[in-house]
Amino acid sequence: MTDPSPYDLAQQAAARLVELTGIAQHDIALVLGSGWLPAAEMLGETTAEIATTDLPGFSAAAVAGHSGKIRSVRVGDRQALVFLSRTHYYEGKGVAAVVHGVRTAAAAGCRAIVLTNGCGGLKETWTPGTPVLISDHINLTGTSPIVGANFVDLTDLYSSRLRALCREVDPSLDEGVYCQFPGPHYETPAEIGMVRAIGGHLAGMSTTLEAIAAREAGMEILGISLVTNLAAGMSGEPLNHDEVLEAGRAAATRMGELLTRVVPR
Ligand SMILES: Nc1nc2[nH]c(I)nc2c(=O)[nH]1
Repeated sequence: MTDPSPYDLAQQAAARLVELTGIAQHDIALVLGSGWLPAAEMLGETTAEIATTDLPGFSAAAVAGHSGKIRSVRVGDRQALVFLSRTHYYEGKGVAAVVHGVRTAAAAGCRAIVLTNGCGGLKETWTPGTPVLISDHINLTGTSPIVGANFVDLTDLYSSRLRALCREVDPSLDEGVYCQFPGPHYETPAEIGMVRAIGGHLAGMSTTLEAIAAREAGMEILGISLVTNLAAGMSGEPLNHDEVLEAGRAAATRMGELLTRVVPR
């Protein structure tokens, strides 16, 4: 008996999700990254909450501060599937595990996904707690969630329509190109210099592989980064993860309001 393909495993997870939540179809998915958890509380009424490990193909959350849970939340007239944790590439569980949540969301009916993350910012004006819309990405992981001769187009990967919607809600939102490093170590100052040289503005350890899988599944994608720290070498201070979580908590209200006003539209 061979293992199910990642796509079959996502179908199995989506079927189990229906059984556990009683919700036949979800409309939009949200993946909450570092610092975004407090925003989840503002989204709307939780219809159901399950542990990721209750679904086929998910393993226990490995990052402190992330609860390994998935919520079904009523946001306006939409049913949102909210992932309160994600699998990071640096956990070494393989790319299929990193994008399993995205594929499960697509199999559950979601036609759009909001990918959020915490990251380092390369602009001095982006103080910790600044949200930045992702306009495009540079995938520095050297890999892809797609296997085989499936040449998926990534033009307008981070939907310009959804970015325009966000700016209607909050005209002050800036945009930037997001670079995913494999991690888990942070970048050296020289690597941040490389990011700048290749046109990147944000440095993180998630999101790009998930976005590729979401496009492969035909979903519309909105990416929002929460700058939790100036990227390595810009502040002269070492990076530490506690700062990161604190900046996220401080920005939670603004993030929650943004998501609450964008998701139903
Ligand atoms: N690669 C990278 N990932 C991050 N995640 C967070 I939160 N901050 C950073 C950062 O400065 N660099």
